[in-house]
Amino acid sequence: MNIALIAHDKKKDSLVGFATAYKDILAEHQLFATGTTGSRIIQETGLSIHRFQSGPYGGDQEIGAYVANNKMDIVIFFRDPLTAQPHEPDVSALMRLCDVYSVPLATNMGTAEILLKGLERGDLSWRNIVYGKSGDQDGRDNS
Ligand SMILES: O=C(CO)COP(=O)(O)O
Repeated sequence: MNIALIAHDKKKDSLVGFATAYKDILAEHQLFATGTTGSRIIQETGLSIHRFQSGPYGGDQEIGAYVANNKMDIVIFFRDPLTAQPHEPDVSALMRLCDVYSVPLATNMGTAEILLKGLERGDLSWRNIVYGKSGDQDGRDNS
């Protein structure tokens, strides 16, 4: 599965903690992140992560493009609901696309834990059936 990890600045410590706690599960999948979030998680967990641009510089939109092409299976986005973001339209657009494409989106730790536990027990395998086994050559990993 392809998993995106994103956190606004005041939520980065939480996401690093989350990634540390669930490192064993995350390590079995292809991980993607916005720039600064990715750096923090790589630095503190050693996980291998493809980093996009930083969020305010287009990272949310890059992840949105993956969602729109059914190349992202889970989005874990610890948003900060108490701080205005200069790129709020990008944030909203990413969440909107998750709804358009029925991509599981966790915006806080509580939901993220449920998602990863579900992932571990195979609840999301349908995504491989629907999107991953068509034999297309887009580099998508089907694990
Ligand atoms: O702003 C973000 C998401 O909207 C996150 O971007 P960074 O991971 O680069 O801080």
